[in-house]
Amino acid sequence: MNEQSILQLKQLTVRFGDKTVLDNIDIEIKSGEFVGVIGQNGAGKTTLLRVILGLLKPNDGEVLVDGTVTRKMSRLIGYVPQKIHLDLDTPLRGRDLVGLGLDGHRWGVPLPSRARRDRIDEALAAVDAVHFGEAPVGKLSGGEQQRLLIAQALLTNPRILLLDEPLSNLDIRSAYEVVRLVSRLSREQGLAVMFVAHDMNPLLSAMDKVLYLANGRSAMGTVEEVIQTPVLSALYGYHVEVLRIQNRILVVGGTDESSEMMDFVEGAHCDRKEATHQDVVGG
Ligand SMILES: Nc1ncnc2c1ncn2[C@@H]1O[C@H](COP(=O)(O)OP(=O)(O)OP(=O)(O)O)[C@@H](O)[C@H]1O
Repeated sequence: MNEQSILQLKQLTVRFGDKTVLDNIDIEIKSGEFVGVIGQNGAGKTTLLRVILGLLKPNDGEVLVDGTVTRKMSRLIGYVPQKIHLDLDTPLRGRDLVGLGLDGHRWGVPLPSRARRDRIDEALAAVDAVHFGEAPVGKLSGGEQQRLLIAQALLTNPRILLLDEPLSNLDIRSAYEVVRLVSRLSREQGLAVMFVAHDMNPLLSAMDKVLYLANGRSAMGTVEEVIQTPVLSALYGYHVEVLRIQNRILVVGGTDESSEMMDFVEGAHCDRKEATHQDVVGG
């Protein structure tokens, strides 16, 4: 795996009014690294992606992509949204949806039609979608549509892929397939990946690192390093208990009076070294 640094966030701070959503975040992601981004509603996951995409200017700090300060809609960054709404009778074929990645504002000069067709074919093949490239998009399953959106994001040959909850609305099997696909692309193309998900379970076997956001702060490390009682308690600012039962992790948080299930992590390996929160808490 190429160990080149693709994304660097340096002392990144974002405030909305008097609310600090991201507080002095420092993160580095390397080529071929798959990072799962988790955190409760409102933790700042989408805000983080918007800053990286150049759609939101941080109050402090900077974002470097491939060593240079990021600019809006950079070709180095591929973006996959949660989902798009497609009516059954949407007059687009699969390959037309993919092609929108070339027709937008990203490419100033249109590609010649042959080169354009080849590029779309290549992207369809990369996500195993050649066989439904001619099908009407509205009639494809959620998982198939998601694969087309990933192909669309690949058209500019990005160095990093940002995915904002692409598993929402997918059944569990399709969710695992999308994760496997992204993991393969990451390995084969040396793509850095930031994958936002509410449910960590489908990501567990694919993630090199997990980035946990809470209260404006972040922790990044392996699942075994980050999903730990001291780390999450430090992030949340109150006691959070991480329970390891057989091959599963249960994160329980709350006050003395109440306790609330926050996350349920299946299949994590619990036998690696435990890190203290000093090892991984950043920001
Ligand atoms: N443009 C904005 N103006 C004011 N507040 C904003 C703006 N965008 C986001 N926020 C606030 O910043 C916080 C983080 O929002 P963000 O959408 O990044 O969270 P999230 O982790 O993606 O949440 P979810 O899991 O619900 O999608 C929230 O409190 C939100 O209300």
